[in-house]
Parts: sequence; C-alpha cells; structure tokens
Amino acid sequence: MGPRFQPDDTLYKRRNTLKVEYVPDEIVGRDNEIEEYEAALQPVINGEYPDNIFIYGKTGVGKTAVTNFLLNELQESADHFDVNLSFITVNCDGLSTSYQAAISLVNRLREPEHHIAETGHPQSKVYRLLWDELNKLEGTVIVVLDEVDHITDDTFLYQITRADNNGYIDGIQLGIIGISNDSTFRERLDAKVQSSLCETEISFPPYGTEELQKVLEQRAEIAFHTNALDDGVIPLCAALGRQDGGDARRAITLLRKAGDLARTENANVVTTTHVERAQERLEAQQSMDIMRDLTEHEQLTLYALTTLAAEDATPARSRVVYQRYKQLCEAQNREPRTARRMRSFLSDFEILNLTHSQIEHRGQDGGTYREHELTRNIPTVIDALQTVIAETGAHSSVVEYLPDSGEEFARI
Ligand SMILES: Nc1ncnc2c1ncn2[C@@H]1O[C@H](COP(=O)(O)OP(=O)(O)OP(=O)(O)O)[C@@H](O)[C@H]1O
Repeated sequence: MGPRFQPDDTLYKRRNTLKVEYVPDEIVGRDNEIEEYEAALQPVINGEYPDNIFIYGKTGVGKTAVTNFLLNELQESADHFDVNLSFITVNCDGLSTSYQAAISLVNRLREPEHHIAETGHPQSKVYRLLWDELNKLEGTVIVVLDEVDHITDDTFLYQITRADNNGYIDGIQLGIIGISNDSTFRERLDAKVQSSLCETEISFPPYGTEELQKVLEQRAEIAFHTNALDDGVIPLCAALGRQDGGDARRAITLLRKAGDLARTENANVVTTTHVERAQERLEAQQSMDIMRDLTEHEQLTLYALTTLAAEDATPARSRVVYQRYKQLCEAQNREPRTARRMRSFLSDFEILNLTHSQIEHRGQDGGTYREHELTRNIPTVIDALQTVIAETGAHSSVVEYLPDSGEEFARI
C-alpha cells in the first residue's frame, strides 16, 4: 500500500492564491476608488505635502488590498522619479490605547534589537522617541494605520496628525492613511482630529455581483486549472457573496470551500452543487461563531427559544419565550432581564439571522403580537450553547441533543 496522502492537482493549480493572506498583483472592480485614492497620493510624486487620507467601508471590500497595491505602485513611481519615500504600516488590531499605538509605531521604526518595552514609559518619553525616529527619515513618510478604530482614545491620532504643526517633526513630509470598517468611528473622533485625519475621505461600498464576479474570475484563473469550474460556479459565488454583504473575502473563501469539497469527492469539476453545500457549511460555521459570542442573557434567551422548538412549540410568542427564559434564569440563580430587554434580544437574533419572527393579528380586538422561531437546526444551536447549558442545567426537551444524551448535565 502506498502512502495514505497522495498529491492531488486535478482541480487546483495554486490553491494558496485563494487564502486570505494572498496579495493579488492586480485589483479589479474598484476603478472609482482607485482613481480617488490615486489623486490623493499624487502630491507625493510632485514633492508636495501629502493629504491625510481616511478609508472606510465594510469588511472585505478591498480597503487593504487597494492600499497595498497603490502604495507599491507609488513606491515604484517614486523610485523612478528619484522621490524619497518610505511607508510604514501598523495594524492597530490589538492596540487599544494611544499609548500602545505610539509604542508600536516606535518599534516599527526601530530595528528589533532596539525595540522598547510595551509598558512602563512615561507618555511624554514615548512621543519623544517617536519624533526622534521619524526625524531620522527623509523625504515623504506615509504611516498606514489599518483598523485604526481599535485605538479607543484620540491622543495618538491627535499627536501624529499635528506633529508638523506642533513643530515635533522637521524635514520630513508626513502623511497618515487611516483605514476603518467601523462606520461610527469617524463620528466618534474629536472634531480637531476628524478634520486633520480625514482631509481626504474615500468610501469603499460593498461589492456588487458584477464586481465580485470580476474578482473571482481573476482569482480562479490563477488558482484553478482551465475547465476545473462549471460555468455557473463563479456567478453563483458572486451572487451569494453579494447577498452576504458584498464581501470579497467571503466570496473567495466560498469558492475555495467549494473547490475543497469537490476535491474531497474526487470530482473532476467544481459544480454549483458544491458551491451550495459549501455555502451551507459556511453559514452554519458563521452562526455557530455568532451564537458562541452572545452575552449570557442573550444565550439564555436563545436557549429558551430552543427548548420551545424542541417541544414543537414554535413559532412562540415573546411572552411564552419570556416565561421559559425566566425559568432558566431561576435555575441558574440569575436575575432575569426585563421582558422588554429580552424582546430586544429576540429582535437582534433576527438581524443576525438566527431566528425568524412575524407579526400575528389577534382577530376581533385588532391587537398584534410577535411570534419567533429558530432558523438554525436544534442540534447546531445546542452545540453552540453547550457552556450556558452546562451552567444552567439541561432542560428535559433538549436532553436528547446533548452529548451522551446529557448524562453529564444537571436536569431542569
Ligand atoms: N478588488 C479586488 N481585487 C482582487 N482581490 C480583492 C479585491 N478586493 C478584495 N480582494 C481580496 O479580498 C480579500 C479581502 O480584501 P481586503 O483585505 O482588502 O478587505 P478590507 O476591506 O481591508 O477588509 P477588512 O476591513 O476586513 O480588513 C483579500 O484577500 C483581497 O485580496
């Protein structure tokens, strides 16, 4: 018998190009945004002071990909015209304060052996070190702050966007590019910071079906062999990607998952059925993540609705869900939230696509009420809620869905 794992290149030419880390050489379907962005960067090549730029849009709409692409092009043009340019990228994910952001930038500017510790310095020293490092550079310096909304206070942005005005830097032309997928971030900024960071603002809207199709076609050409995909595969991934918020990352992941399913089944081509099944799995995984991230009382509300579903008592009225929720809270010695609050959880579930609700009319008296049901199957929800079920106890209706028929769980 030969080795268990055999190389398989029937479908894929370069599967890695469908991974999130892959940086495309070319950007498709973002012409307008690229045009605006290019205009904002043009001063660099003219030797003029660059504008600070603020890029915003939902997740997966190409903000980072376009930024990397244009900065590479800008660097090439700068080299060509002998313009002195350097750029530094800081991903602010994990940096929650201005202090951490300033230290992180200092360290990005220093060689690893000269990095400073992440804590223990007076704030004034950190900024002094930052200005020292920046002043060692020459020409135009662009600092890219990706996921800038993770920095929760304005000090760092205030300092860095005003460094020149305040006389802290000298001899360099500093431009800041802030990137964010939080639509409320800009409004939360102090007015002064807002006006200096957002000198040029570029919005990246969600991708439409046609644009997603272009992105997917470009990627499929490098990732798959010719004829590895059935004709309907890319249009379907694009249409589903559009429905899921016009997110290119998700559309590309869907294509990869469909390819993987086809490969596992030793199929010679990827078909639309593979895409549909891959979509189902992605949705299940996504809702699983969402449910696990809910707060304790949200989980208890969902648990309550699930027990009703397991008793075949859904769609259930908010009032009925509340009774069950209270019972579960009591079992856990938790003070229940008000009925109104619990109803707001139920509305949120609908937005998250975990439940569906509809308004029913009471008949003669003309009143209305709302009824709720799960959109996910019971075993999936129970699986996601296992921690809260372990803490609360297993309601008799769901015992059969628990591992080992709930042997390990206290009963309610
Ligand atoms: N126009 C495009 N052409 C080719 N690939 C693209 C394009 N737009 C996005 N992508 C790809 O989709 C994925 C997500 O894009 P990107 O990281 O730029 O999104 P983003 O808007 O920065 O999202 P986030 O806010 O979540 O960081 C990346 O793998 C990127 O290569």
